Amino acid sequence: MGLGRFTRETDEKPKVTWPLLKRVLGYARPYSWYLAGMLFVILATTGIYMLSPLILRDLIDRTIPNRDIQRLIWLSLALLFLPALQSGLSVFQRRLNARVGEGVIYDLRVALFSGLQRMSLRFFTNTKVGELMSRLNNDVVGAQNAISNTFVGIITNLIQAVVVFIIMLTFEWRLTLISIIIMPLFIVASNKMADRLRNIAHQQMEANAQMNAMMNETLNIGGALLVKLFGRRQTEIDRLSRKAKNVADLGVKRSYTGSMFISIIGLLSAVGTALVYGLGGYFVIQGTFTVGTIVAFGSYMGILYSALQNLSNAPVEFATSIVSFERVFEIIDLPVDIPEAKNPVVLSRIDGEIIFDDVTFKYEAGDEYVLSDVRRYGSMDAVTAVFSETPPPTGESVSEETPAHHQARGNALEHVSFHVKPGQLVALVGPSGAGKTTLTYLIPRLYDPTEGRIFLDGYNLRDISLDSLSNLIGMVTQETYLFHDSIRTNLEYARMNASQAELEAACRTANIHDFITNLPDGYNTIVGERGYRLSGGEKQRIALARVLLKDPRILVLDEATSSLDSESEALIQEAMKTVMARRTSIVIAHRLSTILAADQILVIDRGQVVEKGTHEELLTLNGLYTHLYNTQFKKV
Ligand SMILES: Nc1ncnc2c1ncn2[C@@H]1O[C@H](COP(=O)(O)OP(=O)(O)OP(=O)(O)O)[C@@H](O)[C@H]1O
Repeated sequence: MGLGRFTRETDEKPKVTWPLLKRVLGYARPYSWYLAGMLFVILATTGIYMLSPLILRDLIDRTIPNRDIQRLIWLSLALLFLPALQSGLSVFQRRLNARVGEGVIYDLRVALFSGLQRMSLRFFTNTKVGELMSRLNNDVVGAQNAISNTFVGIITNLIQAVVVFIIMLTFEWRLTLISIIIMPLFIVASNKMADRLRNIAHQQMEANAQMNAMMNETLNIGGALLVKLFGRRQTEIDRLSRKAKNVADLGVKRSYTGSMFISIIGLLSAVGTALVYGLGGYFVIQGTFTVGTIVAFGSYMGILYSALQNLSNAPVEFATSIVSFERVFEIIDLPVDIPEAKNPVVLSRIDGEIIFDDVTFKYEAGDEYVLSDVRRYGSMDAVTAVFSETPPPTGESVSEETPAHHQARGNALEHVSFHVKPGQLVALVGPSGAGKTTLTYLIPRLYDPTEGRIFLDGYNLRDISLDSLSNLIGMVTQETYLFHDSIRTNLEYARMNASQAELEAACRTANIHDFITNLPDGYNTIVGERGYRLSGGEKQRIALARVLLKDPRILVLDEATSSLDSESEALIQEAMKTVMARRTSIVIAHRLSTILAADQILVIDRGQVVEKGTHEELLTLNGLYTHLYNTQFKKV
């Protein structure tokens, strides 16, 4: 993607508004005692800082001309002692600072992660993990910088500038006025640079996030496998090189712009210094004031300029850090598209009756749920729809509409109505892309219907508390996801306090216990990311054991399509039968045995329930079901 488009979008000035600032400061509030401690140390160090030039003046104007040895010893000791004290205090200040900084990182990270936990599946399918990682890592650190460095820096320098300015005025007001003649130039220069640096910083963050996202995509096990299978090593290296080059170029641009800024400020300071020493020297020659005064004045001026320099840089740094805060807030503020009801119904026991009442659903939702960056990059990573490869059957009940029409219409489900009695087994069949998975996703509220309602035991799903809903419904998806951890931990994910006996019982029922006990570490065997060290059939059985431990009243199951050897197949069939017993089960069926056992078969085509009934009833219709049965199920 060209940088041009990117720059245009970030050209608008990020506004450091008062509400935003208040919100940022809110994150500093829990650390106000630490900040107060820091303020105290800053005042103390500033005081000490101001003493040294006075000692210099005394040495030059009084002690040395008067040959006062005793005073000389005392003043020299003071010149040693004061910086030592100052160093001690600054170590203390750093410690306080680190506490605040790390504390803010912690708070932001937890807030961000908690915010992400509330997000729906829609959000995660639309977002790149790398993007989120970047916000959890880089932006969080960038944001704390605003508080623990920039904010503290501004206060330190402000105090120093004010104190030193007052001292200088009391010393010699004319010279003081000359020394601040360059102030307006300082302000103009820093304003100009602030804008530039802020834009570069924003671009840098985006570029980093893009690079992270890309790395994440190709380095996770699925991506790595794809790269290897398609021999795309070089393509990926080139892709990364381009992104890394962008990051590097922006880094150079930032440091170049930053140093240019420092040089300009340095030059302006030199103008001030030259003026003050020139005029000050003249006054000394005229006998208006002493050499000691001008030396001390020079030191104070050094302090003033460095404080002003830091202050002029501070808005740049602050605005840069604010960008990080904004990126963090952007996620924290995302609206939740699967909201909890105001007074949610908590259900602990249910019969398991499910009613779909004229449900229509489409995946695309309002833009606000998707990160702005996702929208920005969306075009290049748009979801590619997968459509049925099954030739359209010639049955009456099948519409003439092509998959392309279906896509254009955008509804993944249309006017779906059905009724599942408690304990029934419902089989969903239909061509690929018909909407079976989508339908099952609506039951545990991974998505909400766009129109129509779904009832569980007479309660609208939207009124049931999300926690109780997830306790009542167990879902086994086609692809079993296992954490990179032991089998035990993966199983316990379903029930944290499960005893060994319970784990074993579930695994026995799922026909996987014997296999696990034969592993080198038994239940403590670590499974790789996504459980790659286990075979497909083994993973499925572990997934079944996991759902058994959860013991949900309603089971949603996507039968694996991958063909397994007959022994493995038999083991899974048996396990599934036990898992489904005494529960309401909705199964995306790929096996004849399942559809034969079903109390009700729903035939889905292009988002609609086109046929409904038992196997025998449907066969008499001679429609899509008959076609599917003849072409797919009969053979299995
Ligand atoms: N996250 C998504 N965003 C947009 N469209 C989607 C999304 N997921 C699925 N779709 C589309 O919705 C339609 C239904 O998909 P679904 O996965 O429900 O089909 P399916 O019947 O389960 O297919 P299969 O048997 O191949 O798994 C398809 O056209 C698909 O491309």
